[in-house]
Amino acid sequence: MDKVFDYEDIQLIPAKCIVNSRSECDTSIQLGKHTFRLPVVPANMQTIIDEKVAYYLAKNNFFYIMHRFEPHTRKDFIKKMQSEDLVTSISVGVKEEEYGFVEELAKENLIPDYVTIDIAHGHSISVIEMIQHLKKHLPETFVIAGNVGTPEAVRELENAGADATKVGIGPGKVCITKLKTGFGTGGWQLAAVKWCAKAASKPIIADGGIRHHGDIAKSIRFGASMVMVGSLFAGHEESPGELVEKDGTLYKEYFGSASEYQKGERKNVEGKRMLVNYKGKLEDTLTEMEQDLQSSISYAGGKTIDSLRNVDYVVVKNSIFNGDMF
Ligand SMILES: NC(=O)C1=CN([C@@H]2O[C@H](COP(=O)(O)OP(=O)(O)OC[C@H]3O[C@@H](n4cnc5c(N)ncnc54)[C@H](OP(=O)(O)O)[C@@H]3O)[C@@H](O)[C@H]2O)C=CC1
Ligand SMILES: Nc1nc2c(ncn2[C@@H]2O[C@H](COP(=O)(O)O)[C@@H](O)[C@H]2O)c(=O)[nH]1
Repeated sequence: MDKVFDYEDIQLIPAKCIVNSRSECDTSIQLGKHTFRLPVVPANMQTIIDEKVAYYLAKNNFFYIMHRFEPHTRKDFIKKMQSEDLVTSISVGVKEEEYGFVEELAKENLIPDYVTIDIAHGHSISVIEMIQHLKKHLPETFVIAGNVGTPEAVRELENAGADATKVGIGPGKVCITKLKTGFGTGGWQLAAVKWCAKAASKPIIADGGIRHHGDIAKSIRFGASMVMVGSLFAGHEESPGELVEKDGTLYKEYFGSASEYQKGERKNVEGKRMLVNYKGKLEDTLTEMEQDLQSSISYAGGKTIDSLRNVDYVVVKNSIFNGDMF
């Protein structure tokens, strides 16, 4: 494999600007049959998204993936969204009961636009079988499968029928997989995205490790169609995590989907809980993200997301902050 690197090791090289205002730059992206305002999706985690946030995102033409941790609410959720003609996007696991759930959706004609198979180790027989089950019973649904970290995994899931794969094993802010198991793409997530994207014939979603808005442009440069973001979306007024006050400062909780807080027990724990500074309204962060990405596109010398895909870059090993963190 090539030398590895991560987000903080890369700087993209500016090309001649062809717009008079950043507002001319179009950040929209097509995934499946729909076009969304940003190539960004909030993580399908219980402290990041709930039905209210999903509704807000869908209504405002952002992509969303509802989490799978309140399984019995999923059918009603699909019905509510469909009654308003909004995009429906849910998650499933791979346990036995999920097979029956998929069959029920088909029988009741509750066809989601997007289904994400949300598993820690996506390069597995269980995920391949679930992709095949989804494609058999819900052939019109766009299936996102993950998470993976190698080209072989991307190819196998695509061959099984996945319409997109999600790349990232262990780069997340509340992840402890790398510490507990010794495995993953933590510390070289961007290189893993590049490696996987070369093998992919369908879209890739880069998942985890996004710490700054500029990392979105970098992910796209290295082959992602979209990024999944957890910690940057935690801490908002609308975020479902509990609000905590400590010494007069407000925080919101953010915990891993494989943490004991999510699981309710200390078994196979691969996630932790942290407090994130309270950030105000989600709308403001989305606006800032959109503006920053418009700016990235202008530096790339284009007007659309695609202009980011071919820009030159340099590797500046861990030095781009010149000692300045913010
Ligand atoms: N992106 C990432 O780096 C990671 C994400 N997560 C998140 O945590 C949540 C829980 O994930 P997960 O534990 O997969 O989901 P589940 O708890 O739903 O487990 C799914 C099934 O896969 C089995 N399983 C889980 N991990 C492995 C493994 N390494 N090898 C073989 N079988 C396995 C489980 O059995 P059993 O439990 O008995 O082994 C269970 O039957 C998900 O939301 C996931 O996205 C978790 C870790 C890493
Ligand atoms: N290893 C673990 N990874 C997890 C867990 N819960 C979620 N995740 C992954 O993290 C990203 C979000 O990353 P961030 O850097 O943007 O905060 C999320 O989409 C999952 O893929 C977990 O418990 N353990």
